[in-house]
Amino acid sequence: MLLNADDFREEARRLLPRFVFDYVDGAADDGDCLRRNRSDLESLTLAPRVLRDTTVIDTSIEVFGRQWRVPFGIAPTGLNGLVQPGGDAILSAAADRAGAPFALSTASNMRLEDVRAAAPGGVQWMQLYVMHREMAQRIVQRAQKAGYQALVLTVDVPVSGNRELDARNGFKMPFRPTPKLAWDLITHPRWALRAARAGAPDFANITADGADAGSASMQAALLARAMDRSLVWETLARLRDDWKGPLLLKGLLHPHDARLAVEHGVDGLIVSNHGGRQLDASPSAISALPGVVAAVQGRMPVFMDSGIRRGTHIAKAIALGATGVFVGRPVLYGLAARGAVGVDRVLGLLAEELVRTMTLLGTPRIADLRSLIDAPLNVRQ
Ligand SMILES: Cc1cc2nc3c(=O)[nH]c(=O)nc-3n(C[C@H](O)[C@H](O)[C@H](O)COP(=O)(O)O)c2cc1C
Ligand SMILES: CC(C)CC(=O)C(=O)O
Repeated sequence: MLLNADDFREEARRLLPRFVFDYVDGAADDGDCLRRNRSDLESLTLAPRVLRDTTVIDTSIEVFGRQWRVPFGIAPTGLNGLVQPGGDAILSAAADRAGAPFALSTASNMRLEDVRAAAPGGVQWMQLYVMHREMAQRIVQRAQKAGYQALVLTVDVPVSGNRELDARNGFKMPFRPTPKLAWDLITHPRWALRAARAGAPDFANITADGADAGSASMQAALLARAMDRSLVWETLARLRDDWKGPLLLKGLLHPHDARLAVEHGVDGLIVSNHGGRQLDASPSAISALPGVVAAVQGRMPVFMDSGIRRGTHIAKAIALGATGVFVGRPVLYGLAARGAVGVDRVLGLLAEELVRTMTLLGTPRIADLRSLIDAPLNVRQ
C-alpha cells in the first residue's frame, strides 16, 4: 500500500532505471546532510493544545497576493522528463489541482511556455541557474512574457555537489550507452517503452528555453552544473532590474546572507541545502531556519525545503517561522510510481497529514501554528 512519501519512494525505486532513481534520490558525498535534514526534522516535537475548536481547519496562506490552498509547493527539480516524459507539465497541473505553487527548473526538458500552458491559472515560479548571463537574461524575459509570477535564483550551486552515484552510473553528458545501461533499461521495460515512445527530444533538451539555447555545450554545462561563479551580490542588481515581479533567493542558510538579501531588494528566501545534494557539511535546513527568520524580521516571506516528507514536518517548519515549505523528491517519487495520479496522491497525503496534525495540535489556522513558536515548547533551535 502507498500510504506515505516513503512508500512512494520504494515504488519509484522499483519502477525507475537505477541511473534515474539514483539521480533523483541521491545526495552529495556521504549523504550526511541528507540524513541530517530528516533526523533534525524528526527530533523536533510540538506540544499540542487541547479543548480548542478544530471543526474547520484552514491550511491556506497568501503569498505575493495569491492564495495557496496549502502552505507547500513543488520545488524546482531538473530533468523531470527523465522520471516521466512531460514531467513538468504533469507536476505543474497537479500543483494547480492541489492549490499549490509549482517552480520550474532552468534544467527542464520542456520549454517554459509549454509548462506554463499546462496550468495557466496556477501559481508558477521560474527557477534560474546562471551559467551564461545572456542565456539567463533570455530565460528571465521569456518567463516574464509567459506569465511566471516570481523568479527564484538558486544560489547554492556555484559548482556541482559531489554526486558519486551519478559518477558510478556514468550519468553525464554526452550520455554514452554502456552494457550496464542496457541492462538497466531491459530490467525496467515500462520506463524504457514510455521513453522510447516519447522520443529523444524529451531527453536531448535539458534547458527550459528549449532549442533556442539548446547547444550541446550549454547542455553539458548545465548537467555538469558549470555555473557562472562570478555572480556576486553586486551583480544581483541587474537581475533585480530585469525581473519585474518578486525575486527570491533559494539555497541560503546563513543569517548574515539573509540580511544581505534584505539590503539587496530581494522579496523572499528559500532556506535550503538543495536536499543535501550540494555541500554535505551544510546544516539541516530546519536547523538553519530560525536564524534566517530572526535576521529577516518579517521583512519578507521565508520558505524552507530539504527533508519535508510528512505533514508534521510542514507544521514544524511553520512553527519555526517558515511562511511555507517546498518538496522536491516526494512528488518525483509519486510521478515515477503512478504518473499524474501519483503526484496528486503525494500532494494529497501531505495535505491530509497537515490537516490531521493541525487538528491534533489544536491549531485550526496556519497563523495559530506560527504562534506555537513563542510557546514554551520543547522546540530545539
Ligand atoms: C532530482 C533533483 C533535481 C533538482 N534540480 C534542481 C534544480 O534544477 N534547481 C534547483 O534550484 N534545485 C534543484 N533541486 C533541489 C530542490 O529544488 C530542493 O531544494 C530539494 O529537492 C529539497 O529537498 P527534498 O528533495 O528533500 O524535498 C533538485 C533536487 C532534486 C531531488
Ligand atoms: C540538472 C541539475 C542542474 C539539477 C540539479 O540542480 C540537481 O541535480 O540538484
